[in-house]
Amino acid sequence: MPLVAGVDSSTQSCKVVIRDAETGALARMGRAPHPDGTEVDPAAWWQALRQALTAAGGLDDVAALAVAGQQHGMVALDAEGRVIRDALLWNDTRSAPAATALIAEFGADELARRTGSVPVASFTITKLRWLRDAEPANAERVAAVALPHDWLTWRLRGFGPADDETSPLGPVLSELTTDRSDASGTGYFDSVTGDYDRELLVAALGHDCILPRVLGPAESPGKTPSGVLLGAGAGDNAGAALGLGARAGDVVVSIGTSGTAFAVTETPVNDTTGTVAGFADASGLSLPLVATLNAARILDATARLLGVTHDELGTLALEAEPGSKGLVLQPYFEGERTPNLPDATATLFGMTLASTTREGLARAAIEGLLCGLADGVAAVTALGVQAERLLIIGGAALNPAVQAIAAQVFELPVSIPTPGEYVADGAATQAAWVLTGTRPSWKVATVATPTPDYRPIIRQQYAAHAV
Ligand SMILES: Nc1ncnc2c1ncn2[C@@H]1O[C@H](COP(=O)(O)OP(=O)(O)O)[C@@H](O)[C@H]1O
Ligand SMILES: O=C(CO)[C@@H](O)[C@H](O)COP(=O)(O)O
Repeated sequence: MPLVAGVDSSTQSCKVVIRDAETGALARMGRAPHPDGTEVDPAAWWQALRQALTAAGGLDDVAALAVAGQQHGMVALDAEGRVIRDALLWNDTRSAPAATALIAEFGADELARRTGSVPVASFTITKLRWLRDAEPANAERVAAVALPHDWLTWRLRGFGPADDETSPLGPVLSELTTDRSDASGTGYFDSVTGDYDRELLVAALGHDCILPRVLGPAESPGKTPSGVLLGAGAGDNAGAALGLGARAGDVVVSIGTSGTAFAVTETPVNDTTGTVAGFADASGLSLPLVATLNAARILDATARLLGVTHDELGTLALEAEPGSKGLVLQPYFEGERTPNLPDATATLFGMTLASTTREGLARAAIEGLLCGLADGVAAVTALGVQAERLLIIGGAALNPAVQAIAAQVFELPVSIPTPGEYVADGAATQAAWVLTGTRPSWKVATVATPTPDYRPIIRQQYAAHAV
């Protein structure tokens, strides 16, 4: 059977999976790192994608490919198809005042009604407003705005600046494409009507510009110059939902650079408080989602501080008792998005001689991480979303202590799917879908279902320090 490739161009790295289009069997994988920082030259993503494809054995025997990627990043292009400035990523909070200004101008209810979400600093629209105000000369040059997966798909088709040898087809901006899921994170797209809201775009950027054409789930933007058929691609969380085959009753928690809690629903949500974003999924449905800025890196920072590996951090954490003897980490290392506290910093509460131990700190880090996500799950289910089990994915889900403590923090039964790259798998699913005309239903195995062990003390202590 033909092979298909899926790409996850995420915050920290680019991952490629190559699978059999019919069975979904994994043939090969590749990966390459992305630079650190909350603003990145998209050229680094293009280079990492090409490196990861090479590491995965290349595309010579691959029939179709799709790219999923980190949401919201602002890729501003000039009329010659050049990137105007480094892309501002979803976790760059400098546009928080722009979010406040847009909400003051239009009203939170009106923005939620028109776009499904009330924007925070992560959303592309706020980054465009920041550009207009902070770098007016750059804003004036903007001829098109794309998201990371849109831009990479365009580059794969052979488009790009005229003087770049990897873009033989040149700077044809009207050939930019996106999909509903990623467009729904811009803040100027209505996923119910499928239309861009140009009034909001102009209010943010100061003028109209080319936006990528929005493709349906099984629509192709075209081929690579060597003839590989391309899928529409997706935002990474929608990609993960597709890769997992998430169905009614599933709530997915992803613990990567970002923390997210989301579900696939038939009906769109409309949360005027701004806690739950009313995103679209990659199959034609909706994807209500809560995101935190702080997730796996909470554990990276704590492990670094304690001078241990991730596994050792987990072992230490399981040696402390639930609730860490009152030690609570409010883990807002990078500010926070949910709750919306872009300038917050992390704080450790409840330090006593008894609680201030290496074991307690390791556990408090995992408990703080999971409590933020439990609040996210609660916000999604409070909107009436059906929740029967939690699927936990992402880099930190690999940690046995995260799995065990999740069963103490979440009230829902927890399932850990086989460790894998579910965002890239979702993109590979899109590639198979566009190739065969039928959405594949590849099997996803579960490796762990930790015994439910709910300990209310953990969330009670965390809630007591809520800002
Ligand atoms: N065993 C582990 N325990 C805890 N964290 C881990 C473990 N393995 C990887 N990670 C963390 O997971 C993160 C990467 O997760 P990933 O889902 O690939 O992120 P992203 O897709 O956002 O780039 C890194 O911060 C990494 O340190
Ligand atoms: O901002 C969001 C969702 O709204 C993040 O989920 C980004 O999409 C980044 O994803 P990762 O790189 O952490 O997977």
